[in-house]
Amino acid sequence: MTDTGAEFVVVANRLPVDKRVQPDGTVTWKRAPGGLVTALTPTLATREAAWVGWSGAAASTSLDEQGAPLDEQPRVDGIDIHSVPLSSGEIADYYEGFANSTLWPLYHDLLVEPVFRHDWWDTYVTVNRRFAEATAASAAQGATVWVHDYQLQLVPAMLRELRPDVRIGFFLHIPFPSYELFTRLPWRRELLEGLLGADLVGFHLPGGAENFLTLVRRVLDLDTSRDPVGVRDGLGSITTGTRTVRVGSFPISINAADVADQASKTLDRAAQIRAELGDPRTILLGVDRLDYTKGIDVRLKGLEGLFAAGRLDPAETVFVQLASPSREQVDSYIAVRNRIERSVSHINGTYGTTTSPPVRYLLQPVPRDELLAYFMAADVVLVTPLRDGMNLVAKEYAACRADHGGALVLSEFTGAAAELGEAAYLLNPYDDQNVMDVIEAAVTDDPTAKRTRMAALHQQVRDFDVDLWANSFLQSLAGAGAANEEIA
Ligand SMILES: Nc1ncnc2c1ncn2[C@@H]1O[C@H](COP(=O)(O)OP(=O)(O)O)[C@@H](O)[C@H]1O
Ligand SMILES: O=P(O)(O)OC[C@H]1O[C@H](O[C@H]2O[C@H](CO)[C@@H](O)[C@H](O)[C@H]2O)[C@H](O)[C@@H](O)[C@@H]1O
Repeated sequence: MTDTGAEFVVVANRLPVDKRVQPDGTVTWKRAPGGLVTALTPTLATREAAWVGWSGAAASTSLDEQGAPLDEQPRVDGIDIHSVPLSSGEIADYYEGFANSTLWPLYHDLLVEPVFRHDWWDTYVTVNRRFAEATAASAAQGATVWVHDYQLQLVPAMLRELRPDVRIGFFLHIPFPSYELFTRLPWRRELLEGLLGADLVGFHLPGGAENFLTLVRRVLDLDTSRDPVGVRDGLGSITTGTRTVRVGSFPISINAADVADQASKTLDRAAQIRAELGDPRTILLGVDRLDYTKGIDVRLKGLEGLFAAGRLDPAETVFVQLASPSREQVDSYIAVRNRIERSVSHINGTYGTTTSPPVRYLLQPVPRDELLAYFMAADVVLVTPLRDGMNLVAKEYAACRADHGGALVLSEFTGAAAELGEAAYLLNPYDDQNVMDVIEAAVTDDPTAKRTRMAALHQQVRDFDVDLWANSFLQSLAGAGAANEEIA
């Protein structure tokens, strides 16, 4: 780290690097490929940058040969990494507990019952303070700090208290709920006040921004703008003391040109995948973290209905579900995994043969090149969440298909539907008839109509890529920060 600190600091629950501890205690850090780090790479490359986050593992008590704690502040690819240590108890109460058993289900429309526990909240406060302190220590005078997501909603106010000189942006990657849902939280005031420490609070969609403005007005009794919030434009505002907090919509995206380029190099592997799957007439594909929000069971039920009704032939159809394990200690995740695995087994037992099961299910993260080859092999990709902040899988598939092949089935309840809804095969995951009709249409529609749709999807993700997301947020933050500094 530099003596003076970094000019640009990203604060996120996850670090963009993987820590490996060898049997002899040696520690190595390697860049982890992830959406956020890819999104921010150009910005990180142009400034003295730091990233504050958690390694994903319980804090190590390992010591080096001199008995000192192992280095948790490496510099990786030009970024100063500040690893915030969490004990196993904190992981249980802050990450699995408050973040993923309270906030996650509440913000995703109560798909499972949120659990409200005061001891989890206390740990959430403690961990947010630790992140804020690590950030305060790593930022240069007047730095720009970008805090990410629901795990860290208290950090903006805590950081402003410690470092009034820095510009603070906050971006929420998941949906932001309505007044009726949010106000169930016993800590609703504290969470809103935490976010108001930022100069700019960003959401994927205008609806999330407008929910936030309504909540601040009604719960905290502050003055807010009332005009509709636009996309990357037409910010809302909140007056709090002497500062104005700006509120906006910034739909995240991907590096579409890069994805298209990488995908174009996987065509041989895509053909091989098709052959390995028995050269079926139709390959359907799902790619998700194994999460109950993603509607994996919705698409399995739709597929089973189509087989049962004779509308799709299981002998000519293969559905590949690539699932990546997630939050495996949390009960609702254990339950959805069991439901999905029962359903896969039921469909294969009923509609398959010993040599050609219609569903192929993998519960492992797949290497990037392999994933892109699957996208190139797929005739239809099924993105059927019951609720999703954005869904980058939909955008990755559209970016891959520069050849305008394939078709995207997309749930109305994803953030991505706001941009891709016109050209995708849009469905309501709560309507089982509609799920079957839309999957069938995506399989059987006229090829020319499908190509027209995919051409529009591909162009959309090329035109609105991740640089636009990062640049538009950071420009709005610079404006919001400068306006507040003038008043101060
Ligand atoms: N089984 C898998 N193997 C490898 N990568 C995966 C797998 N499942 C999902 N991913 C990747 O993880 C990311 C998921 O992002 P997104 O769809 O926005 O949902 P979320 O962030 O909620 O998991 C995408 O980049 C996707 O390609
Ligand atoms: O860190 P994990 O608990 O393993 O979870 C992975 C990430 O999941 C969530 O992703 C969200 O962000 C995506 C990009 O903006 C968006 O497309 C998707 O709809 C969201 O679900 C979570 O918000 C991240 O904090 C997690 O790291």
